[in-house]
Amino acid sequence: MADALALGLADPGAGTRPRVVAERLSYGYRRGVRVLDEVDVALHPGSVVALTGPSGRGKSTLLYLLAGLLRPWSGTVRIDGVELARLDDRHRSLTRARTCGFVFQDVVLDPRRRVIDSVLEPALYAGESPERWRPRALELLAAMGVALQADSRPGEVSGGQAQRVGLCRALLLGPSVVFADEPTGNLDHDSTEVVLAALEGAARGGAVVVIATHDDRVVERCTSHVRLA
Ligand SMILES: Nc1ncnc2c1ncn2[C@@H]1O[C@H](COP(=O)(O)OP(=O)(O)OP(=O)(O)O)[C@@H](O)[C@H]1O
Repeated sequence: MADALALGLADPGAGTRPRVVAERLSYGYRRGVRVLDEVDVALHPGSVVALTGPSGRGKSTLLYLLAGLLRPWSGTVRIDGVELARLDDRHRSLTRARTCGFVFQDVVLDPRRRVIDSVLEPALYAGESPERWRPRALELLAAMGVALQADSRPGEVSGGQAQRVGLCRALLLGPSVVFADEPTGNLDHDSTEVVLAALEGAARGGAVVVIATHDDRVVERCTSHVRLA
């Protein structure tokens, strides 16, 4: 492993086949300036993986690459054996919608939509009827303590509420991989607990959960650790 140090804590996925495998992954935003250099990662079902490293080191970038939101300069990412970068745009977008949930660091909700419609949006990307998923969306919003905001417009929700709405959106379709970029950054202790419990629940259901974080309390709750040195 050239650029990342993987540490197994009490990983329940150890011994299973990895679901997300990245090999010799390199990427930069500007020609000649590498952010990630030949990173290898293997992530197992049922694991909650902490992704840590100094600010600006490339944690968000690695999450984007693993989720197929960025195309690597070189190297591969496979999720359940499928290399997203090799699919055409339509299939990549469909596969990502059905497989991956992503919680962005700064959740920006579409100002034209009510909160509930933002949560339901992944169903559209996955080619499914949003109406079918409405009960689950409402259940998630309630579990995350933001049920009252379901009919609100984004301008009417706080940063911490938006972060929890973003998590509901990411978990809507029961993804097999959840990428969460500092999902507790704007949250108080109780809301952090709610978010971590939801992510742990997804892992107990068999998902791989990857959390980019600077928070040692979050790292302690994770079952394994990838550190960008
Ligand atoms: N869109 C972009 N265009 C150009 N450079 C970028 C872009 N996004 C990130 N970078 C640069 O890539 C590097 C890695 O950024 P990244 O956001 O992945 O780091 P990070 O580890 O997630 O940081 P933090 O902990 O502060 O969120 C940084 O040097 C950053 O300035």
